[in-house]
Amino acid sequence: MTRTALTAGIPATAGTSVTQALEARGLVKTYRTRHGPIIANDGIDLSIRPGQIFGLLGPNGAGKTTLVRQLVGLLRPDAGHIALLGIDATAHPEAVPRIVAYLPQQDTALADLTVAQAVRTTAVLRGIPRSAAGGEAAALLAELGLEPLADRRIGKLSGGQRRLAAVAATLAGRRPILVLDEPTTGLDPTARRAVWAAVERRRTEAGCTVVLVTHNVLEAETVLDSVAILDQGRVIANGTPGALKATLGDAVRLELAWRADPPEDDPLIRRLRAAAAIRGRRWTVRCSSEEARAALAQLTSGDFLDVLDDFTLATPSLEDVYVALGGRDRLDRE
Ligand SMILES: Nc1ncnc2c1ncn2[C@@H]1O[C@H](COP(=O)(O)OP(=O)(O)OP(=O)(O)O)[C@@H](O)[C@H]1O
Repeated sequence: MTRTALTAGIPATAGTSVTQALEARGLVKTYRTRHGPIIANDGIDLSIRPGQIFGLLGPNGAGKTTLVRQLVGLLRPDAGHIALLGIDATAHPEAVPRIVAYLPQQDTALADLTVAQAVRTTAVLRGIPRSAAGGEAAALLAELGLEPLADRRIGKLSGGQRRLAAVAATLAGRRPILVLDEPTTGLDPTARRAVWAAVERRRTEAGCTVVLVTHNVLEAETVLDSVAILDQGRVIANGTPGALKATLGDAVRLELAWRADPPEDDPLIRRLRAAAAIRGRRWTVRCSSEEARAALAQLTSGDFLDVLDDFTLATPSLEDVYVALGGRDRLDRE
């Protein structure tokens, strides 16, 4: 990726190659609170290549938003360095808005504008000539299925509609790096698909790099080239979804749904219960494929059919990687 005219005049970091769209080294961020310090980021290193869709995955409070707020220049790291397209963003925070478009988790800034005005105004603020901004806004609204809402005030829209309008505004003005904090939360399936298609198009047609914060592991697996899993302020795994899942060998996930309580004194049930993550009548057991097959053979042989409602056997997901690494079983699989 080449540096654009947007960043001309700002010195690149010494020795930092523009082969990375984004590099973070040793990022530390601590919040001082009345109850003591909270180390939200505890020495984070990341390298994201141009054109990658890179995911940050982790449970509530893992430090994802703190990290991205530093990456987009809204929060100053206590220690560490960030380079965006080879530019030292820690030393030159003023350059960041010209490189990055950021979709925060909550965005109320545009509430008084109509959807079309918000997208058009953002495009103009990002340097698109007024004569072209209307056309760009119209194209974005069409791309995201927002045309019927073009003249509605954002503050009066439903949560999902507002989120989609905020995505449209983020995409206006064509920044080379997009940082999206849970872009599809609250969106219906059609809108979700439109967002992912738009993100993918920015990558393939404009070479954009995308940093995506998400809780949704299923969605993440389908769109991400690479992922970092955060837990308690640290990166506990980093790689392609396939490579991370391959570290689990022949592990599988067995999901059992019980219609009624299974017999407690049965040795198989005792073993499964000890290994399971239990949510009401749903048990999730992570084990070898051989153990899962043996358990299923017994469970479906007759004795348990009165109490077993349903089962699924699945190959590992990113959530399984996360759990295997010691993370809590709290990611979203909806
Ligand atoms: N302004 C703040 N003041 C004090 N503590 C904060 C502040 N913002 C975040 N924290 C704390 O820092 C930690 C990391 O929070 P952060 O919002 O970065 O996590 P997250 O991974 O984005 O979580 P979520 O998935 O819930 O959005 C948490 O323990 C949180 O309570």
